[in-house]
Amino acid sequence: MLIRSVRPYGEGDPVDVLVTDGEIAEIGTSIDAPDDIEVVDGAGAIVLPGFVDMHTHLREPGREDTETIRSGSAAAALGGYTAVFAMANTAPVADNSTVTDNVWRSGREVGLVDVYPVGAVTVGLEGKQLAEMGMMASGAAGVRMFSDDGKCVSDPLLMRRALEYAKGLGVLIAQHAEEPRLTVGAVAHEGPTAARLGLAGWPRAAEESIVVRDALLARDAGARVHICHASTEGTVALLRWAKEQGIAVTAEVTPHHLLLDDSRLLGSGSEASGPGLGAYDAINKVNPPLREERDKVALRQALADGIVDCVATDHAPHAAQEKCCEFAQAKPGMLGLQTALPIIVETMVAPGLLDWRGVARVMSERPAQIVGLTDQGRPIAVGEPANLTLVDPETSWVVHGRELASLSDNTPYESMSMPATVVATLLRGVVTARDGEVTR
Ligand SMILES: NC(=O)N[C@@H](CC(=O)O)C(=O)O
Ligand SMILES: [Zn+2]
Ligand SMILES: [Zn+2]
Repeated sequence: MLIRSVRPYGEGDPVDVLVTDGEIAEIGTSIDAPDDIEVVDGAGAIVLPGFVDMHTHLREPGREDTETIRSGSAAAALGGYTAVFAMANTAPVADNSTVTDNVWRSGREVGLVDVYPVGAVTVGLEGKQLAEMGMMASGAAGVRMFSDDGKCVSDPLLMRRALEYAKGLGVLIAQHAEEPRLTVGAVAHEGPTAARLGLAGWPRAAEESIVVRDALLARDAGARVHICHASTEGTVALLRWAKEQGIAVTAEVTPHHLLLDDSRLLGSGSEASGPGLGAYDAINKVNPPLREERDKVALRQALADGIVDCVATDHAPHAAQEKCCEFAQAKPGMLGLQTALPIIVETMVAPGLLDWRGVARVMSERPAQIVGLTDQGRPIAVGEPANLTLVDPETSWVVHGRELASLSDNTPYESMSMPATVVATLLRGVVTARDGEVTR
């Protein structure tokens, strides 16, 4: 394939990029198109390394009514992703190599994105006994990241052991930081909004106490730890402190925690709410909860500064009946794969907090480094694997849940206009998505 007049990282004059045998073969001006090669007009477009999502829920096995490896892979390719990490909170739980190897194989068969299964840290996500991490790491999937996401590994001794084992195996532990004793019955961020609505509050300290605890455990074990979906100003301060101490802690932030806050729970009366939203709409329910303005501001700055390393979607599909019900009963989570890039453009690029090179860093390079993928997040240069995303920064589009590739519709951005469009995604030189359609 020959991509004409595209700007790598949105920098400099447009160039042609020739892709052959899965690699970038040539970058230059007016490259002669070899016979029979597909030519894509990239005029006005930016080319970035394909995005890597460290945090996706694909719901297969167990809840194929809400998402499958196929439908989730399609959403990923359309969102510009070339690799996703599928969380372990499936049914059965991905706590053994039979499940993780099956997820990996299914992902390969679909072939739209590299699907890397995340293994559970504890058997059945029960937080009682360590799972066979070594077995999963040495299986066909070569599991490199472990998490009980959805639940916190709250027992400090068990977490310490997990970090020690992970260090020996050379794998990463990702923590859903939520001290469960502080979130009993909690459904919304603890603050004025939850108080006004009479919703049980999820305090910032529930997250922050685990972040600092795990940083200290990682320090003592000489291990790495990754913090999932960082959501508070205090977490940012603790991450900064831990990094200053030389502790090997990394963190991700979700697009929804950068864009939304708990004023959404008040419904259409509030400025931040989308059109037609009522109060107590569980479309806004997520773990950790949408916080406050000052948390959003701190998270954006932290992502710009590198204190928060990367963006991860926490794409969490749920069936309509699990979201369209009483707030307290509804499942937490929202779709994210197809709206991630536009939200980063809106919250980070538009205000000048990140340039396109920075977008490549937080959506591709850093996540690939953190999980140790050697073929993703690579420079756009001759000889590199052609895992690429073509972005049109000028065209906007309107989100409609029913038009997204996910089998579920639970997007909080219904009817919102999004800046920037993914024009095409290439996985090892093969086009996986183009002009809003997947190719296989
Ligand atoms: N984020 C969520 O609100 N939900 C996730 C679990 C999780 O990421 O903690 C899910 O699996 O639905
Ligand atoms: Zn989580
Ligand atoms: Zn999650």
